[in-house]
Amino acid sequence: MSDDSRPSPAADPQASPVAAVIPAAGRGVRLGPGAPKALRSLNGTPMLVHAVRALAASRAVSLVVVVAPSDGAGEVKSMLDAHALPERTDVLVVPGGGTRQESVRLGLEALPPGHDVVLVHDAARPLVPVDTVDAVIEAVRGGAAAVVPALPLADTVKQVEPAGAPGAPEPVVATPDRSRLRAVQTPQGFDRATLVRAHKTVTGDVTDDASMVEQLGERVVAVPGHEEAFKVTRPLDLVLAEAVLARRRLNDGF
Ligand SMILES: Nc1ccn([C@@H]2O[C@H](COP(=O)(O)OP(=O)(O)OP(=O)(O)O)[C@@H](O)[C@H]2O)c(=O)n1
Ligand SMILES: C[C@](O)(CO)[C@H](O)COP(=O)(O)O
Repeated sequence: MSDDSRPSPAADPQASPVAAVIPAAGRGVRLGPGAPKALRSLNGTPMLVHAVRALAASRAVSLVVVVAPSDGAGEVKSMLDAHALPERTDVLVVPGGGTRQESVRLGLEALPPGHDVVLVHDAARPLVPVDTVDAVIEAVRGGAAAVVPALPLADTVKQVEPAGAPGAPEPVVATPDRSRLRAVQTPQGFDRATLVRAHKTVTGDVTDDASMVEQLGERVVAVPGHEEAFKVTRPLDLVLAEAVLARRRLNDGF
């Protein structure tokens, strides 16, 4: 449960309430065999519950639309109903699509009127701190059409060309200036009309929603992300996520 006593800079009663779309319909192929990724347990609680709680911890977020696997929306709704969530946050569950992009579009289509700021947040990033969520919201409310949380890189990045044969070394063709690169996370925040327009007009494969807004020619800005907002993608990430939860329990004294 979030700490509702915590004042949230994003909880401006005069500002438009914020809705969040949480794409949670992926299968988690890179995670290996098992339940769909969003339903995998982190210290006994499904990853998706952690993600919903992380966004609902922001006092500005009044609605969360969870985009579930198309054959499991009922199971996801029952699972969420069985877990404590902040009472001030409404949660809807809708079936997702074959790609992340399609799932987000389906989540957007389920939004009722009245939320001018929309967050899109991966269920696979269950531990994002509320300060990061609020920073994204504040930047959208400050006038940005699209906002991404992002971190500087800790590794050198190389651009490669496809290898000559499977398993062969890949020729390195460039080393971009790392200081100008960022690892982009979620929640990404948007002016709702801009995001809806992007999903209505932009085609082609993209890996995040901000890329679609860029293709509209709109400005996207980056705010500081957080290392705990990492994406659970491979098996080791589950270990890291549970370690982060354990550290939080120690820091919170229980
Ligand atoms: N058809 C899809 C594919 C992905 N997602 C969601 O998009 C987020 C980021 O995607 P990713 O980490 O790639 O999740 P998966 O697609 O499940 O992972 P994989 O590619 O390993 O199968 C996840 O919360 C995932 O549930 C979704 O809602 N619908
Ligand atoms: C949206 C995202 O989390 C931003 O970094 C990322 O692009 C999702 O990638 P995935 O391959 O769909 O997990």
